[in-house]
Amino acid sequence: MSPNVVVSGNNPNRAYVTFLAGNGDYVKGVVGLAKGLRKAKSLYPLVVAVLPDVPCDHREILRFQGCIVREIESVYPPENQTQFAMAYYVINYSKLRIWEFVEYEKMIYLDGDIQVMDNIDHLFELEDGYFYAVMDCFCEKTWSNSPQYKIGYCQQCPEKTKWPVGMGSAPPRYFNAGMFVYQPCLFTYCRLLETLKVTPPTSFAEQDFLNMFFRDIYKPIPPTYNLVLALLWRHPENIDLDQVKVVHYCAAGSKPWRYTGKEENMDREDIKLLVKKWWDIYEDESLDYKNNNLITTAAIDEPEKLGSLVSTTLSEDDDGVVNPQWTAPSAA
Ligand SMILES: O=c1ccn([C@@H]2O[C@H](COP(=O)(O)OP(=O)(O)O)[C@@H](O)[C@H]2O)c(=O)[nH]1
Ligand SMILES: OC[C@H]1O[C@H](O[C@@H]2[C@@H](O)[C@H](O)[C@@H](O)[C@H](O)[C@@H]2O)[C@H](O)[C@@H](O)[C@H]1O
Ligand SMILES: [Mn+2]
Repeated sequence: MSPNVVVSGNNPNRAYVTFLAGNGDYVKGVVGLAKGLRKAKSLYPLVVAVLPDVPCDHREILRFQGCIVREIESVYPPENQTQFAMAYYVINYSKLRIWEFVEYEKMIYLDGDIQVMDNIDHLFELEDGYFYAVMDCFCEKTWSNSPQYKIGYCQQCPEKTKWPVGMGSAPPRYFNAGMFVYQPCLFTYCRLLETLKVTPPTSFAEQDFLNMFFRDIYKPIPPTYNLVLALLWRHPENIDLDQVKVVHYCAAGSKPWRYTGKEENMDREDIKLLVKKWWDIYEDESLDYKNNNLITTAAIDEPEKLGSLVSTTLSEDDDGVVNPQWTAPSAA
């Protein structure tokens, strides 16, 4: 390999993946995500799993932004039981198809309403055999039907309102399914679909299902990697906005491409800042695929060194939260 040839990733079997359904405006979210990953100088491509109802022009827009577009079939929960899941979420069961993408040995799933503000490629180095994701928050009204909400218990502050002794053990750690590090696998994929057939839907649809399915191998990672916006007003003590690498625009009214600032908490200065950051990336033409080298600009003299571009060590704190510590490439 001549010294001035570079490669676009240090492992072709890794990729980011997101999910797109419908002919609406979520395609803007995915374009923003593709440009954000480019701005963060990620080494890996973005695969977009699209349902059949995603129109051709939207698929072309995504290909034009360098995305790998993969059509998937919808996944539905058991017949006639969808009324138990919030209707809005039922389409999210189709996310399960990404376990079939076995041409990749490891993938990072990101919702289309997520923006990557800093490089997170080092998460691909996390130990195999586990499911990594950020713990969710139970304090928003969307949780009002849950026992946690009724008690006022949240895993983000388990000491504030303790789980009542008379109600057995506290619920297991529960992750937000808008971002996770996982390994595609046909055996797991088949088990997921088989298990779904006998699992009645619940409020948070595939998020509840994935939490149940991966409960034994789930390892929490810090909210730096998936800032569920409600944490800003529910648990500000847990957040250092300057350290946040991934922002998840999941709070009601926070989708940047639909933002009006009228909903509750949407007039906060930090929300306005994060929405502006999303738009700055979305509107930055220098981040369009056509304006970027198809390959990274780092000259790699010794390709065998690619694997050591990023070395990640893991420290697990007393609460079992995995804190990826990574070192930037040493000067060659
Ligand atoms: O009309 C829709 C609704 C959802 N999604 C996809 O499904 C994900 C999960 O939905 P959403 O992020 O709205 O849920 P939230 O995280 O806000 O609960 C989105 O990020 C998109 O990737 C989509 O493509 N079209
Ligand atoms: O289908 C269930 C969805 O559940 C999750 O969203 C929820 C969750 O974060 C709650 O904690 C919030 O209160 C709520 O606003 C938000 O919609 C995932 O982000 C999404 O990808 C998807 O799995
Ligand atoms: Mn989301």
